[in-house]
Amino acid sequence: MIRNSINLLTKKLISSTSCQRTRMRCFSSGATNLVDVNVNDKTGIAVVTLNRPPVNSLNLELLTDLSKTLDELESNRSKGMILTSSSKTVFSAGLDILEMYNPEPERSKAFWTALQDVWLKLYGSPYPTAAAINGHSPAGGCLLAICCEYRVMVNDFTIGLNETRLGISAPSFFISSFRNVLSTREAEKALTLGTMFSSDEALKVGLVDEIATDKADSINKCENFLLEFKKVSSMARAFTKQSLRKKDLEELENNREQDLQLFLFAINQPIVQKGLGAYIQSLKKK
Ligand SMILES: CC/C=C\CC/C=C/CC(=O)SCCNC(=O)CCNC(=O)[C@H](O)C(C)(C)COP(=O)(O)OP(=O)(O)OC[C@H]1O[C@@H](n2cnc3c(N)ncnc32)[C@H](O)[C@@H]1OP(=O)(O)O
Repeated sequence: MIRNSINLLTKKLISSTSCQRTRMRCFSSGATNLVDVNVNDKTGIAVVTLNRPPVNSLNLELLTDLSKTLDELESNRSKGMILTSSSKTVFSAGLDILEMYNPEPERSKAFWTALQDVWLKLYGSPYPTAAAINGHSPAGGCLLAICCEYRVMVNDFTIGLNETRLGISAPSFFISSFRNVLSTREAEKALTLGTMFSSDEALKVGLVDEIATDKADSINKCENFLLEFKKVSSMARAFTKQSLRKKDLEELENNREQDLQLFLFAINQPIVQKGLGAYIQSLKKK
């Protein structure tokens, strides 16, 4: 992927007392400010925080902000990124179900295209990435985490690709990134059952790399992982990662339109709409 995004980072630098105290540069992602970014001056590592209360469900605006942030990190040759959430209990609730319920054609297209963009940029990023999973992480939330190269999960939450429980199949790029982390056997079992793993189960199966006691601990552990790359040529590192992920990336890059049409077709099926409607009601009744 060749991207020539302009360097917006420096334009967006804002100073704040807390940022100065901790030697951080802070900026937000764009017009809607649903993603906060703190770059540690000493290490160059950016902590990217999803900030769309209450559950960081991924709607068009949040995906667009995240996509812009990923462009900025790449054009600034970021030393590394830690993805986390501003919520105390949810990393991300996955795709915003309201984007798929009673869909409006143009918005649905823009929504899915933004999701594809985020996946391509995050899964294929040249800089190293880690997820500090400080809350529940179902479906699209899990997708963001598995795009990263390392996952540290706070205890007592759940993670997984639970799409089949919603009566839908996980899209092919969800499946390929899941298979990049789990064995084909484990991925098939979990995907078909729609398994949501507890933090301990996720560690056991290899879906996450470490368990943390709280958010700060998860960020520290992610940082330790990213700092290991100080000893490695960033070009050799990026090339190796992108070579390993090349087939998956090309699969989506070469079939974006087909993948979009499949999504539009699927969400416009009456049976899918009925299922999503029932699911929304079940969430509201909780
Ligand atoms: C060809 C392929 C076609 C289609 C592919 C589609 C792929 C889809 C992938 C996805 O990501 S689908 C989304 C799947 N997500 C979920 O199943 C998660 C659902 N949410 C939860 O399980 C829980 O909300 C939570 C564990 C994340 C958090 O629980 P809690 O802290 O108790 O919060 P509440 O459940 O009370 O939720 C607060 C508020 O937020 C609304 N909400 C929750 N999740 C979503 C969501 N994904 N999208 C939109 N809105 C969501 C929930 O309804 C509540 O709304 P109120 O109005 O009642 O406040």
